[in-house]
Amino acid sequence: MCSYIQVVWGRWTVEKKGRLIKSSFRIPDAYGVQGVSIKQGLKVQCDGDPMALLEEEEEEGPGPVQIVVANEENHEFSLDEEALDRILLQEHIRDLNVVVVSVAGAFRKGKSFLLDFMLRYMYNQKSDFWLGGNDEPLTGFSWRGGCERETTGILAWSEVFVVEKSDGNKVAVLLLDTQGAFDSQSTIKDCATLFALSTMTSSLQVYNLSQNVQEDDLQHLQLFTEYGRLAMEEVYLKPFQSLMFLIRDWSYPYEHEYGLEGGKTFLEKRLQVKQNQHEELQTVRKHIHSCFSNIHCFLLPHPGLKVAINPNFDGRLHDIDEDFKKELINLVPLLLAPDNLVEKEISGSKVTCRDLVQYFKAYMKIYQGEELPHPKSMLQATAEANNLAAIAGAKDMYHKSMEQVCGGDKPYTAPTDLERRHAEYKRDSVRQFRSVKKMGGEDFCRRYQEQLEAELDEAYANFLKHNDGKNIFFAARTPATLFVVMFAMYVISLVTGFLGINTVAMVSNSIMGVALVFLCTWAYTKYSGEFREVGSMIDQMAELLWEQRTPRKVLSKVFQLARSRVSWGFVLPAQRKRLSSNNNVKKKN
Ligand SMILES: Nc1nc2c(ncn2[C@@H]2O[C@H](COP(=O)(O)OP(=O)(O)OP(=O)(O)O)[C@@H](O)[C@H]2O)c(=O)[nH]1
Ligand SMILES: [Mg+2]
Repeated sequence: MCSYIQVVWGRWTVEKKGRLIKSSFRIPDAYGVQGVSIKQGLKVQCDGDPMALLEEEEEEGPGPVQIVVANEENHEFSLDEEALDRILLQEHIRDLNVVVVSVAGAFRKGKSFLLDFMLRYMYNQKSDFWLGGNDEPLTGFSWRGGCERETTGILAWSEVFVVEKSDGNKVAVLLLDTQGAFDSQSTIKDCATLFALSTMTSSLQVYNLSQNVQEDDLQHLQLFTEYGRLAMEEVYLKPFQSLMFLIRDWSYPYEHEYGLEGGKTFLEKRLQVKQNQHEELQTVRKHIHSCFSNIHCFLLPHPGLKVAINPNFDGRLHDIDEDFKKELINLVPLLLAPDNLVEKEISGSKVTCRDLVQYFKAYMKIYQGEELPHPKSMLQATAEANNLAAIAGAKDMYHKSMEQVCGGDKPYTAPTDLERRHAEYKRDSVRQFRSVKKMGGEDFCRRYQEQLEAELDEAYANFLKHNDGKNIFFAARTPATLFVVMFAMYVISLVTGFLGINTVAMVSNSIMGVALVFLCTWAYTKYSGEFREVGSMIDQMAELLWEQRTPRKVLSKVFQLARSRVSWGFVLPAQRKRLSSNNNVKKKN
């Protein structure tokens, strides 16, 4: 069998019977050709099946590693901590300051494709021909044609590159590929979470856009970065570092030339805050400026039709337009040349690979928790806002009407009357809610109507309590109960004392004493407004007794007694005399 491994542009390729079957960045140990310097065109013949040998060594070679895993069913993300540790805690890099370059944006716009050129640069930085050979397929982060999404979650390149800057400092460079936003399977929250996570952890975020910067691109950037800012505990000045707007398929070089310069003039115009601009447009722009320390823009030409529509295109340079390649040669070093690398900083201090692991874990925990609000689609957020505003208006109307009936300065109202008014005003309030024009449709509206009805019932319960408080008999419930208890205990202690059951008499006396203390304490709390908890505790106890009906029964008996002339006379003999003399007068008459 005639098999070869060959070095092409710094990468080993495996050919079998003249056909390329595998391309890898590191020569597998199994070939036993370690130590051979990577030299263009070097070809080593090997015996046996090279594919089998490669598979044996597959684990060893660098490649994309899923660090944030997306769960499609429940729309949750999890961090593969083991994978992250394996990448960032390698001995030779873990204490180096880290540079994190991430590419994010809408799905199917060539993000992974671009990252693969970045990988070529990182592996062949010293060569002027880092872009690669004309016939070499593009490998690295998985990319492909077609309309369905490819990348999910967040992937990191397993090899962290050590780069020495011109001042002699060494930094570790990590490349991140992110799931494209706005695919048909992700919610806005999913997109916001991934974008925010990659922006928070990267020192350079490449915002990959197609053809132009539209207002909705800016609005989404605002939403996603705000979601990121929310999750960061302390934010000093600007929460994020560098942002590069990368406009793919730029078609207006006659207005703004390709590259960084054209991008600068274009972006200045797009992000300009003008006096006469609508507040909404100003807010978006101000927000973006306030989030990033550096903002740049690069205009990249279209790579040609073969790249865009040929299903067999595998990334070979000879299929890509010259203009695109020319600008790519300018773009990638701009992002990754040693002296252009921006070290990751959080809260003003530089972050090492080891620190980054901790930040990743902490941020992920926040997004997995429930404390952050859920970002919504524009329609959903607007519909919610509409409905909530309508609820607020309707509730306000209800409150004002009820205040007229039983507000703070109004006297006690009969509960039946209050209930009737509540029903009437609730009906009016719901009618008003329904009459306001709202987005979201009938089902959405009904949910909010139910919420309104529940809130009105709750408000009614409060009005009712407030109204009850104005009833002096209601207010006198606690002292009345305590009086009854004291009275009952007094009688029991008298009777049992008389009968010689001294223990019971003593217990009754003690209870009477406690009731008296409670009564005095209650009176003090009501008068002074201090120790309100103690006062309400006594109220609750009295309420409990009252609910047992014993004091009520005793009180009603006392009132009955008071009303009955015979009993009244029996209790107060002096009066009986007067009453009987009156009777005598009547009889005489
Ligand atoms: N029009 C155009 N197509 C490009 C460009 N760069 C790459 N492509 C093509 O876009 C398609 C998608 O490329 P990917 O790199 O997989 O895109 P992606 O943004 O990573 O896609 P997801 O992972 O699904 O989010 C491929 O067919 C590429 O050939 C570009 O600058 N312009
Ligand atoms: Mg991709």
